[in-house]
Amino acid sequence: MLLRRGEDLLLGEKLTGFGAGRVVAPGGHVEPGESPLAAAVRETHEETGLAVHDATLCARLEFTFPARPAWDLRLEVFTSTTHTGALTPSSELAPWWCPVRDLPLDRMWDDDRYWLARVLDGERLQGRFVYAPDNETVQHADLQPLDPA
Ligand SMILES: Nc1[nH]c(=O)nc2c1ncn2[C@H]1C[C@H](O)[C@@H](COP(=O)(O)OP(=O)(O)OP(=O)(O)O)O1
Repeated sequence: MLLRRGEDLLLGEKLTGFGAGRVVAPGGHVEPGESPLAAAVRETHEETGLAVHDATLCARLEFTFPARPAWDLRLEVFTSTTHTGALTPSSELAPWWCPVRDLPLDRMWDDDRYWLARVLDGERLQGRFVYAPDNETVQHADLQPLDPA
């Protein structure tokens, strides 16, 4: 979930699980029977205490890790400028409002260098990223406008 507040974006240091230590936007797995949007709203609330309103789809991304296929992941990314509640750290995420002009890309997934600024500028994108054998660096990126479907 890319939650905006003026010139800031809600980010957090992931404290547990997949990608622990990296800076990410709040999010997580879709539960059985749940929509990706409902999952993004639920995970944001669980991880940050904030209730997000009026979120819309802004990207559909696929990540593959040929050297570590168990990490392969599909991500639906939503964005919103509206929330209620108070920012509250959780055991999963240490969140803060980060100025969009100062994103900590060195601490984020490498694919974020390709798509995040463009989506924050209002583009809607779909993309595939193949990670190198180090599982840290994007080896191949393919980004296109999001299909209307
Ligand atoms: N390549 C990537 N680029 C990116 O920008 N965010 C990514 C990413 N891979 C994962 N994330 C984000 C999505 C989500 O907000 C967070 C955690 O993803 P996961 O659902 O895989 O983590 P967890 O296994 O901890 O999930 P839950 O157990 O469901 O909370 O990291």
